[in-house]
Amino acid sequence: MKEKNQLARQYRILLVEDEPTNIQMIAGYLSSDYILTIAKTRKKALELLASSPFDLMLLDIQLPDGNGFEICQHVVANREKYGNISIIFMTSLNSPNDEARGLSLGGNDYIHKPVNEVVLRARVKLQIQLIRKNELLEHFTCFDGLTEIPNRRAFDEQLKKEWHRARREHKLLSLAILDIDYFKQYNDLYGHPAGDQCLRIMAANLTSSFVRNSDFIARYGGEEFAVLLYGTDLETSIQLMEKSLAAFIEKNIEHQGSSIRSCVTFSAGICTANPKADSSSNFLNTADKELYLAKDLGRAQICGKRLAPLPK
Ligand SMILES: Nc1nc2c(ncn2[C@@H]2O[C@H](COP(=O)(O)OP(=O)(O)OP(=O)(O)O)[C@@H](O)[C@H]2O)c(=O)[nH]1
Repeated sequence: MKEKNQLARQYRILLVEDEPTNIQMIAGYLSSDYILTIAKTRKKALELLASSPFDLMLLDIQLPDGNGFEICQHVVANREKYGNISIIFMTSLNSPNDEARGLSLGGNDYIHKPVNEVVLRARVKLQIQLIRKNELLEHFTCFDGLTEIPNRRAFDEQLKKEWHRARREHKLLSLAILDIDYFKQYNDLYGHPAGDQCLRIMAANLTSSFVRNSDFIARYGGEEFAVLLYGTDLETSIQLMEKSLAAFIEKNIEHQGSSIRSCVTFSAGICTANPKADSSSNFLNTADKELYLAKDLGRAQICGKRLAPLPK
């Protein structure tokens, strides 16, 4: 899933070409618009592809140590290693059969040499536009439009991923489910736009409270949020959430409809599990139950429960 600030980014092209004059010419056509990296051999191309992310590969077919068709086939068969890179063949093998072969192996396009600047720029631009549209689509399906944090769908995916990762790596996983207190009254009293603004502040507060790369914050439902904390025990999770609640209360968002304070607060339920010894549905249900307990105990507080511990 892409972060918001990755939506406006520079695109990276790997040029696989051994002929110096072609390299110079193509670099002249493309390097002002894209980040261009050059590989003169099959070996170098595969090394670069495995070690850094590229969006597009411009692939010559006749290379000193290999063949572009075979590189394309290998990359397409090993997407988990090489990523979802687009491939444009760029070759002097100009027969329809060669072109058909390149496209049927998974190439996205096929450009004939000698390369024409206008044709090359247009074909590259088309592939990059497709990549960009896919990124935007992914962004809009995974991010909540109001708060600009990941949505429920993204959370479900992340939970699945982190649950399996924690099983593999023998780590704890903590989940907090949060709910704004008396939010119906807040909407009724201050209006829906003010309610929306309150949700945005809540999301921003969580984003500044949980700053580790592995921390994952999502809008879980209407006025509910979820935080996944990888490799974090219950005590630490509760401490972090208490700090986050204190920071939120400090924002002092007036709430005359709250029976417990004159500002907006939230309640949270936390569950910590050892995914090797538990089920993710029990994990979710327990966090939910803890949230209801926090509500029952008076709101503006955090309750938590540990499921199976890590083995000693
Ligand atoms: N402004 C706004 N309100 C929302 C949104 N999504 C859900 N809500 C409101 O959130 C409120 C949730 O109300 P309840 O589930 O009764 O919970 P509550 O009033 O917070 O009560 P407690 O959780 O028991 O403290 C409802 O009034 C929903 O309309 C949203 O996107 N924007």
